Amino acid sequence: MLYHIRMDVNLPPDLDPDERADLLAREKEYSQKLQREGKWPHLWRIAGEYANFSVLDVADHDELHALLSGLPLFPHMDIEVTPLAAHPSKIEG
Ligand SMILES: O=C(O)C[C@H]1C=CC(=O)O1
Repeated sequence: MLYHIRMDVNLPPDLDPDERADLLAREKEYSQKLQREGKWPHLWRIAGEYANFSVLDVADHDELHALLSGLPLFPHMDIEVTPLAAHPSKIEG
């Protein structure tokens, strides 16, 4: 199943710089592993914002929830999920 996700990142301004660097490194590693596994086929920065649009490809709502709640940045994000269904006018390819 495909899901369109918007993630807005809100890191505390007073976060310790070493903790921030560690958090971002772990987030990058986590997201790149999921990209390599084909579960995160699209990851786009929203221009001008600390936010992204993503498409995730997972089995069901439960896998989606597990994947999102495992994000190292999860406690610092607002996440909006839109489930995607097939469009009848879409051509093949
Ligand atoms: O920077 C972000 O948009 C948040 C997050 C999503 C993937 C990743 O590596 O960081």
